[in-house]
Amino acid sequence: MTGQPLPTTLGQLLAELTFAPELRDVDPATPVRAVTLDSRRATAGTLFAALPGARAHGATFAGQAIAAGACAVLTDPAGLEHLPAQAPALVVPDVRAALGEVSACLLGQPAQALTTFGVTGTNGKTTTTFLLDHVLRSMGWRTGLIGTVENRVGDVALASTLTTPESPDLQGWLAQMRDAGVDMLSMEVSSHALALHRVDGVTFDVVGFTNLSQDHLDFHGDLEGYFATKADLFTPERARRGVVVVDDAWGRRLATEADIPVATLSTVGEDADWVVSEVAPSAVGSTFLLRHHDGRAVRTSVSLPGPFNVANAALALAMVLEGGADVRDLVAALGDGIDARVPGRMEVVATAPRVVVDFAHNAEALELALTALRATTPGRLIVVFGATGDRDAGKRPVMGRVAATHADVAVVTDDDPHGEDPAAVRREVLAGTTGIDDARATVHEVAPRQDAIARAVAMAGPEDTVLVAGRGHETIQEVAGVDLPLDDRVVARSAAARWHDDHAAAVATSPEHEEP
Ligand SMILES: CC(=O)N[C@H]1[C@@H](OP(=O)(O)OP(=O)(O)OC[C@H]2O[C@@H](n3ccc(=O)[nH]c3=O)[C@H](O)[C@@H]2O)O[C@H](CO)[C@@H](O)[C@@H]1O[C@H](C)C(=O)N[C@@H](C)C(=O)N[C@H](CCC(=O)O)C(=O)O
Ligand SMILES: Nc1ncnc2c1ncn2[C@@H]1O[C@H](COP(=O)(O)OP(=O)(O)OP(=O)(O)O)[C@@H](O)[C@H]1O
Repeated sequence: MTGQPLPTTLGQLLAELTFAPELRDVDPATPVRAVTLDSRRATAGTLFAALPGARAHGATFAGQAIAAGACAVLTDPAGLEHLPAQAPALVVPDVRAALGEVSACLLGQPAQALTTFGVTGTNGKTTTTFLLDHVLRSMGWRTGLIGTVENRVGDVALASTLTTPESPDLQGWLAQMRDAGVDMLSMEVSSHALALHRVDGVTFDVVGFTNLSQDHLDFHGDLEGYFATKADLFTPERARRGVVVVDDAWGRRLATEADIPVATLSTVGEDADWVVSEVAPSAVGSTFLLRHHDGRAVRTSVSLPGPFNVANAALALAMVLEGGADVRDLVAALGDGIDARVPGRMEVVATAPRVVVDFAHNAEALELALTALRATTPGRLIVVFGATGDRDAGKRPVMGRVAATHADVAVVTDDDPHGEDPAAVRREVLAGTTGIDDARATVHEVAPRQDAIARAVAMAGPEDTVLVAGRGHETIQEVAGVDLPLDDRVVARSAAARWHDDHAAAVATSPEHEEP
């Protein structure tokens, strides 16, 4: 809490805001308890934030909110035109730009009670926040987590719907964390969130940047716009200090353009404040050394395969250290290393044969995941994957080509077909696997996905690796508009258990095998 009582009337709320909305029919004594941007969630005393959406202006639902007890509507001039007569209104030029402050104010600025870590970048946000959370817990802190997979207060987790929640929900989570005695928050900050003001009302203690590559250009226009949105996190309104991975050109540019103090981090030999060296892959992950030019050093390991997970882990460690942790305390807390599990992110669900479930759902990520696993696979590399229906059809043959050139066996199956014919999507993926000079994979087409995973695991030898790519932690597959339960990790685990049962049975019945 800030020590100040929470505003309980519209008048008190207005007095605390740094901006002054234009008021229509507002009685300052009206009680206010909460804010929402969804009329379906309005109850007595809710301020309804009505903003323009892709489909409708929220103000068209104001009547519904008022009928449910909303005390007033926060809207823009366009919204005013849709409001019922005499509906009390607070009018601002841009509702989203006002919403974060209003939400934080109504809940007593909960972010100020927490040490906050925010991670942005095209890839690695979920993984890095989970690793941050793991490290902070190891150090004895009570933690909170917000991101794509789940939102968590202490040990209580709920599946999330957005990577970064809308500001009324975000501030609600932060207030729950404050009230539950959470010390440290690790949070993903998506580019959508920055563009849509979802994190207004939070000034992060430390922010981290993983990398930037082509994504979400439908929303941001071009890469330059996408970069500018991400860079907005590295400004004094949003963060106190940052750590930037400078392995790509966008990171190097961000490090020079950021308006806050930043420490740079390199895992590929770039000149940087924090440098990763002595990386040694193992069957489950990697060991590495993270060293600052001032002499601080951490030699540790991360239990997730792939060089990119060394980068994610090093970023998490550097953020904790830049946040003020003592390097000796950190080293003592890590013990044998960072033994973290991130749902559906290079998650090793079985060994001998090793079965890995990963979220890689585009060609670039698939190639990275296969390359990472190849380095630690003594036998064959088998991949099970598909492409999403109703989305970016251009990536389908490219994914097929990547699988054909980087795996020994490619099992083409369905991802989320959505409304599209699954067989037609598979055909486009398969088209990419043919006519390539450097193809190495034998290609199979197997559907549905459960069968493909089972086939791939059954054909593996103990030295092989099976990568089940594309769906990560997801538990619902949409086929022809119907939501079907499907968790790759559950299917892969039971296929691996069957493999071990079958092999144990084969050994037991072989003529050479004699009971002791
Ligand atoms: C494209 C986009 O960002 N859409 C967001 C937008 O929805 P919209 O424009 O479609 O809304 P709309 O249906 O036109 O409705 C307009 C307004 O009326 C309200 N409404 C609507 C119906 C009703 O009965 N009552 C009511 O009050 C809605 O809450 C909304 O405020 O406004 C909604 C809240 O007002 C957001 O929840 C919604 O995010 C949707 C769910 C979404 O999927 N966003 C994705 C793109 C997103 O944000 N993704 C990033 C991660 C990206 C990544 O890195 O992969 C994320 O952080 O999750
Ligand atoms: N630092 C990284 N660089 C490149 N690829 C990565 C990195 N970290 C993870 N990946 C790959 O990207 C996939 C998504 O990783 P993760 O979920 O951590 O990223 P994200 O930024 O949160 O993406 P999303 O919002 O799609 O979940 C992983 O399954 C892995 O294949």
